[in-house]
Amino acid sequence: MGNPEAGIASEPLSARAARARYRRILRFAALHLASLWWFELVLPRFGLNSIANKTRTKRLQRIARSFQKLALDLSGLLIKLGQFMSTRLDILPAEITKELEGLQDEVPAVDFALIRAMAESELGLPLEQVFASVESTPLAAASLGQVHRAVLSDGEAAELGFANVVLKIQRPGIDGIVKVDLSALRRVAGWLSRIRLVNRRADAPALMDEFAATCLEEIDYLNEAANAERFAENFADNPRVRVPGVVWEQSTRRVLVQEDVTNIKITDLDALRAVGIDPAQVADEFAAIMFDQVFIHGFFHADPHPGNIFIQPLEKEDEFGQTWRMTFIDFGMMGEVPSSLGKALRTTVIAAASRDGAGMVDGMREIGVLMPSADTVELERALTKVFDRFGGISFVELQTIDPREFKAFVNEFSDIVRALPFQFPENFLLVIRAISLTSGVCSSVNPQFNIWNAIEPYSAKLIKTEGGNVIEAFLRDGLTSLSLLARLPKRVDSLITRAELGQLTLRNPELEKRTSSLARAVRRVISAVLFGVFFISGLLMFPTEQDLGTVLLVISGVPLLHALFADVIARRGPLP
Ligand SMILES: Nc1ncnc2c1ncn2[C@@H]1O[C@H](COP(=O)(O)OP(=O)(O)OP(=O)(O)O)[C@@H](O)[C@H]1O
Repeated sequence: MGNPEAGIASEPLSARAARARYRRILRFAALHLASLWWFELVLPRFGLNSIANKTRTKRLQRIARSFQKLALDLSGLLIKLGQFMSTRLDILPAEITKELEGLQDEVPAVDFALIRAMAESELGLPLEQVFASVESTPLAAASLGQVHRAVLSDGEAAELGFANVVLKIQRPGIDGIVKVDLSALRRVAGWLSRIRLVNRRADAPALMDEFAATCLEEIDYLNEAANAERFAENFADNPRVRVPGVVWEQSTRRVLVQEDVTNIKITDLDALRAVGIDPAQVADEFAAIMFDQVFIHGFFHADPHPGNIFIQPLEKEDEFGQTWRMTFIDFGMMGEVPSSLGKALRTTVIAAASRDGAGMVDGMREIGVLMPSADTVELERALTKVFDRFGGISFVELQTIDPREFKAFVNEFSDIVRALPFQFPENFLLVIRAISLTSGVCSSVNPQFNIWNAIEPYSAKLIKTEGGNVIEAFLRDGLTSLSLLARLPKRVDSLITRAELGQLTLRNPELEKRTSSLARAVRRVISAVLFGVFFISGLLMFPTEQDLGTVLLVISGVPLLHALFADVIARRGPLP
């Protein structure tokens, strides 16, 4: 075992290694949050926004790169977190997602001897007695487990109807690692929840709880096997969708044996075209299948990244006239849409379809995205304006509108949306993730794809389900206003992403004006004491821990001066 903190340990983490790992995560978070706070809050206060703006891309890249290094070093849940963020394809700047993308394929493999030992202790038999053969070279080394190809014994293969399987075996010691990572990440979420700019927008501990619940479910492979079967049942009537069969007999909490369904990756356009499959059709079908899960089944694949979807060409047309199937794998992260949320989502889609601004606001309230206190008059007015101006035209026509008019409108609309108090209700994070990933994958498969066109048939389906007087409006006007709906999840998703990055810099000047001078004085005294302590700690630390000492001196210096001399600064005006 090399690095005692590393996540590829062959045995449970020692208490010392667990502590070191925990501290390393916290140290990383503290340093980068401090730097974000410095650049995004302190410098703008001194009128130095230009420094923050000029350096933003480079800084975020640097954070992403050092996060990637830490995640690869420690493995475990940090990889999951990185993957979680890297898949915000259409939200985060490309520089950052690119940095984090490496996490999809760079996870170091565990020696097969250790993997074999884990599998044999779970199965209670030598691998040779269970399988006809097992490949020692991994097919994939994922964050929590490692995948090896194997062949079933003849008897089992005959019974199940397939012989080639993949074994997903958990990395040794992963339980302990997940525990430590979760407690460190919970602590970081606790810090975030104390930052007003973040907690006004997102409940970081609740988001963390959701992430934790998902991760804990993911390390129980029996849960994943059950998810695969439930997913398959939901699509029993849809011959387009295929799910790998589970070999229950050989599966345990830590070993999952599934049919090997390796095929063309959904984003491998050359391979698709080579076998005569039209990528545009694949994108449309994929979106439709994902919407079915979210809006109709209420049970959806929450990690539909390109590595988890294969396209299987059929040798000849099947009885339904199809020439290919879509196979999903990796059912570890699934989302559930409780019936109340499902109804609210449908209401919103239908309201958008019938160009009903007030209905749309109601739907958003029902979803819980808008806090009950939100003053939505402006939003309602803006939505009505959107529907009036852009509602009756197709997406193609929309693109012919004068870009200046469109831009002005989008800006105005963004300001209204930004001023509203949003929150992220339970279960909603995964819905946003799934929709955002779906739109990202579809755009990679077909650059002309727009989620609006794909969602149209859904509104029709949903209207049939929900009924009501919207049908008339729907028939009269056609479905042309859904681009707005398509944009809203992105907006919310971008807020989450920015909250995750500690990047939210929204300010409320009205609120600040109302702060009394007494409160300001108290705040300054507290700041002076706090930053004074940081500054002195930095001075004391400097001779031994130069890096940390410098960081402390730098981040506490200016706020300390500000706390002590704010009046002088105010009299002289902002710094140039
Ligand atoms: N049934 C299968 N058939 C073929 N290949 C598979 C199958 N299951 C898994 N794989 C391969 O193993 C890789 C990792 O498997 P999987 O995605 O289930 O693991 P994971 O730990 O949940 O990964 P991720 O970190 O991507 O969420 C897949 O990307 C795929 O290449």
